[in-house]
This record gives sequence, structure tokens and C-alpha cells, in this order.
Amino acid sequence: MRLLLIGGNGQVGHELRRALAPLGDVVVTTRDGLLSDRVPSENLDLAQPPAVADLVERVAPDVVVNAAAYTAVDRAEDEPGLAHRVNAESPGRIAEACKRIGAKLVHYSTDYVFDGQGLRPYREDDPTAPLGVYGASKLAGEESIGGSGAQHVILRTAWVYGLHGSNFLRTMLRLAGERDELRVVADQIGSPTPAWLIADVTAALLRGGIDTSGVFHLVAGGQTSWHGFAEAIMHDAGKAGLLTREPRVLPITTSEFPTRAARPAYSVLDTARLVEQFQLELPDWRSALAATLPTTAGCTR
Ligand SMILES: NC(=O)C1=CN([C@@H]2O[C@H](COP(=O)(O)OP(=O)(O)OC[C@H]3O[C@@H](n4cnc5c(N)ncnc54)[C@H](OP(=O)(O)O)[C@@H]3O)[C@@H](O)[C@H]2O)C=CC1
Ligand SMILES: Cc1cn([C@H]2C[C@H](O)[C@@H](COP(=O)(O)OP(=O)(O)O[C@H]3O[C@@H](C)C(=O)[C@@H](O)[C@H]3O)O2)c(=O)[nH]c1=O
Repeated sequence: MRLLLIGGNGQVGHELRRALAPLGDVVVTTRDGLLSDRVPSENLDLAQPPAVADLVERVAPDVVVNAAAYTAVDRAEDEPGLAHRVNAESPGRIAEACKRIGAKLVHYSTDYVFDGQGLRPYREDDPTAPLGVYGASKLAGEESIGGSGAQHVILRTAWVYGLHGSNFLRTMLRLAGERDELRVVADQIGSPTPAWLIADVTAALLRGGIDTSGVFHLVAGGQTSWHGFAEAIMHDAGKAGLLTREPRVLPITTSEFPTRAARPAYSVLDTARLVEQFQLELPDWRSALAATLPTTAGCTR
């Protein structure tokens, strides 16, 4: 199988390089033509939508996996045009190119397409109503892919973290080294999901063969708040010997932590469609976190 992985330096892209390698010949793109380990890659800037189709058609893959995105939730409020080009227009162009050459497309979207007013885990067909520019741009990306006619799987995931890249886990570990007390919102509920799980599920889907199109929710099981997640990070990181001291983690309300973009209060995703369609088992968020952190005996991931 010939694969084109767009965005090899992000947290999901980094894990996809590992997970997709056994599936065949993988061509990787980054924004500046260089992978994080300094290995050269193809160069692709999704802020320039016209360049996208040329690359897809030149590489002529069987499958395109698009892990690149504009993910700066607060900054997106001030850069809506750029967020839209990267998260909506370019994915639409990728999908159109896939349709032309008969390639399948795997793409990722977000829980931030919902407004967070739901009372039970969101299903794929529940009404969307993004609260901010990032969520709106990702929703527009889903729609342009959906309308392209390309065979596609869009995996909506949430609260992604890992040991690589920029994410909440790494922010908490950094702050733990700097402060005696962390203040973290306890009234936003979701499902922390490690990047390795997203990559492993993507590889499993491709290994089994994708003969469907649509949106599927992919998150680790269970739910917590950002505060609950931070407490679990401190607990597990402390046990793994990663902390020189364990700060107190104080629960606060969203109004006590003002941010440029509003976030959904509740964005747990129902994964039944994915699990049933592809016969998968997903770990709960707590054991997935424990499996992500290095152990004193060495790194588990
Ligand atoms: N992070 C999260 O919590 C969540 C993420 N998702 C979705 O999952 C997918 C993967 O996200 P994740 O790995 O966390 O994201 P990251 O922010 O870790 O990585 C995004 C990657 O996209 C690249 N990128 C950004 N702008 C451009 C551009 N103009 N042209 C080319 N590449 C660009 C970045 O490049 P560079 O390295 O050069 O900056 C980076 O490598 C995305 O679709 C995201 O929307 C969904 C839910 C939650
Ligand atoms: C750093 C920090 C954040 N927070 C709050 C702010 C926010 O409400 C929440 C999460 O913070 P972050 O800004 O790190 O996370 P955020 O960028 O909102 O994360 C989102 O990223 C995008 C890409 C997604 O698609 C989402 O699923 C989600 O993972 O925690 C605190 O309460 N205390 C803190 O010290």
C-alpha cells in the first residue's frame, strides 16, 4: 500500500509515522520539509490550498492520512482566514484530489464542533454548533470532505495528548516544575485521548480495509474534567518519578480561567459506531494515560 501522511510533525502525525510504517510505503509531508528528527520530508503548506492537489496527484497514494491542522484554539479567534484555509479549504482540495485518483482519505476532526450543552455522549449525527473559530473551521473541513465524493473516514477525537508536541499533559508537567499550585477548570467535561491510540486505530482501520465513508467518534472511554485529568497526570507522573515535587491541583470554574475562545462544557463522544463498524476495543482514559507515561522501568510508549 502507498500512503501519503500529511503533517508528520504533529502529535498524532508523529505517532502515525510509527503506526503506518508496517503498512507499506509512506510518503510524509511537513510544513517546512523537515521531520522533527531532521530527516527530510515532502514540503506542504496547507495555508496555500492550490499547492495541495498537485502534491497528492504527484505522490499518487492509495490512501491519504491528513494529520495536519491549525490547532491553536485561542489564536484562531484572531486568524479565522488562516484557520479556514488550513482546516477547511485545503482538506476539501485534498479530498477532491483523492476522488480524482481513487485514493481513500482519513482525516481527523474535533469534539469542539459541538456547543457542549448535551446531556449524554454526543453521537455522530447530533447537531453541531461550534463555539469558536477553530471548531467552525474543522466543521467546514468535515463538510467539504463529505461533499467531495471521495471515499473518506473522518475520525472525530478530543483532548489529545502525548509525550511529543504541544498538549495539556506536557503543559501540566511543565507547570508542575514551576509552581506549588495549579488551578484547573473542573466544569468542562471530556475524554482525554492519547495520540498513540488515534494512530493505532487508524492503522487497524487501514489494515482491515475501509469500505465505508463517514464520520466516526474516536476517544478513550469514560470521562473527566480538565481538573480530573490534571490530578491523574500528577498522580501517575509522581509514581513514574517524573516530578521533583507534586503541586496541589485546585479545581476552578471556567469563569475563573478566562480564555479568548469559549470551550464546550461537555463534549464526551459516543464511540459505538466506530467500535461496532470496525470491531474495536478502546481503553478507558485512565488506563490509556498510565500506558502513555514512561515507567521507572523505561518508556511504555
Ligand atoms: N490536539 C487536540 O487536542 C485535538 C486534535 N484534533 C485533531 O487531530 C488532528 C491532529 O492534531 P494534533 O496532532 O493534536 O495537532 P498538532 O497541533 O500537534 O499538530 C498539527 C500539525 O499540523 C501542522 N500544520 C499546522 N499548520 C500547517 C500548515 N499551514 N501547513 C501544513 N501543516 C500545518 C503543524 O505543523 P508544525 O509542526 O510545522 O507546526 C503540526 O505538525 C487535527 O486534525 C486536530 O484538529 C481533534 C481533537 C483534539
Ligand atoms: C494551562 C491551563 C489550562 N486550563 C484550562 C483552559 C481550557 O479550558 C482547558 C484546556 O486547555 P488547553 O488550552 O490546553 O486545551 P485546548 O487547546 O482547549 O484543547 C483542545 O485542543 C483542540 C485542538 C481540540 O480539538 C480539543 O479537543 C481540545 O483538546 O484547561 C486551566 O484551567 N488551567 C491551566 O493551567
